[in-house]
Amino acid sequence: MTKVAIFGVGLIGGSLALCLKGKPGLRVAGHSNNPASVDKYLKRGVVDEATTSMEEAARDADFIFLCVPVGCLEDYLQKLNGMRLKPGCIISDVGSTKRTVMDAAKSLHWENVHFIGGHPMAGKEQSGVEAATSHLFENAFYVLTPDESTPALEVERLEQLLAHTRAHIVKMAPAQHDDIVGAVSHLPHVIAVALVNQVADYNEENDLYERLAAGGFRDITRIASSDPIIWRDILLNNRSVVLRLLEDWKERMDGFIDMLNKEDGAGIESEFMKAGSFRNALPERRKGVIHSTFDVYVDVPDHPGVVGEIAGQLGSRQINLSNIQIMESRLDVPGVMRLSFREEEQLDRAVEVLKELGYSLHF
Ligand SMILES: NC(=O)c1ccc[n+]([C@@H]2O[C@H](COP(=O)([O-])OP(=O)(O)OC[C@H]3O[C@@H](n4cnc5c(N)ncnc54)[C@H](O)[C@@H]3O)[C@@H](O)[C@H]2O)c1
Ligand SMILES: O=C(O)C(=O)C[C@]1(C(=O)O)C=C[C@@H](O)C=C1
Repeated sequence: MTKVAIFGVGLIGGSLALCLKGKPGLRVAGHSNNPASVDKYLKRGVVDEATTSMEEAARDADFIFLCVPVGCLEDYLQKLNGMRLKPGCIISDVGSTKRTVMDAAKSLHWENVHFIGGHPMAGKEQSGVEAATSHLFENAFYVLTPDESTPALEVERLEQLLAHTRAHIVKMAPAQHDDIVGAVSHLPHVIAVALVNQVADYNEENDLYERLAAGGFRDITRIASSDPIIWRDILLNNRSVVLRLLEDWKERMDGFIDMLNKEDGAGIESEFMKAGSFRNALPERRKGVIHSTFDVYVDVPDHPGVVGEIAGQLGSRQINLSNIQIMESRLDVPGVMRLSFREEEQLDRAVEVLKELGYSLHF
């Protein structure tokens, strides 16, 4: 039996555990410092065994995944470094920044144990094991940042195990990871939080702000509800990159201020045109960029029966919907409904049916 130990069975650790548990030849052990969490992991059936003892979780493990906040990783590495681990053990992490953890791992001497940094580019704004799902990583990119000194065979062993997540593995240097993910994930979280707090402050004077906030506000701010501790650690660990990106952001905002002061309509148009053509051409757009579902947007007359009608039409043809979301729900205007499917083939069949029924679709 291959033993996989997961330290921190929250959203990401729990999702990883669900991908691996029950697979032939695999046994999954969970660790938490908190006895109540250990009980919860067992009660929810996310792991085969769970303990509050780091030694017990790590003992005989072939793979160890650190799924705790980024700020805890160095401490966990130091503790594991002081333990007798199984020869050949691979330690990995799922942290959203890679440079600091790779540096910490490199600064320690490991005896026949390999550290390979990892980061699945999938997640959500919810946290905790309650939010974990077995399909979170499906179709997402999963970054590995192996050190040059790590034998290729060990990286392959990790890749083979991660194949259970159905994610696409991509390898890169830690600094490159932090630069890119800083721009596509860390900066957007800062912007979302600043924007929500700006509106929250205005709303204290006049609650019409919250009442009028609609699709635009919701779409750009979902991630502002993300976990404060997780994000504190991410931003502090990618501080220099995020600072550089924020300086650039300030200049871009100054550009908008300038265009508005000069009433430069052509300049504004050209910013929207550039953004639209980049975003519309994103290759994975149909999968929601990094989401594990395959989505289609349907224009629907906004009447109560339409959800049932569409679900019924798809259900009668054995097309499995994984989620339905009404994007606009104002009276007297057409609404937009997002239908999500776990498999592309199901989406393709749904598209065919909905087109036949005369619905207008967008991807
Ligand atoms: N949330 C995302 O979308 C996302 C996506 C990819 C990677 N990550 C990374 O995954 C890791 C886990 O994030 P998550 O979203 O699963 O968070 P989470 O809050 O759902 O889970 C964190 C886990 O770590 C434990 N934990 C929290 N603080 C701890 C501490 N001080 N000491 C020991 N254990 C502690 C919690 O009990 C929990 O089991 C983070 O490093 C994060 O950067 C998050
Ligand atoms: O979808 C979300 O809610 C996420 O925040 C996921 C997201 C991202 O920014 O894309 C967040 C942090 C990760 O490290 C990877 C993915």
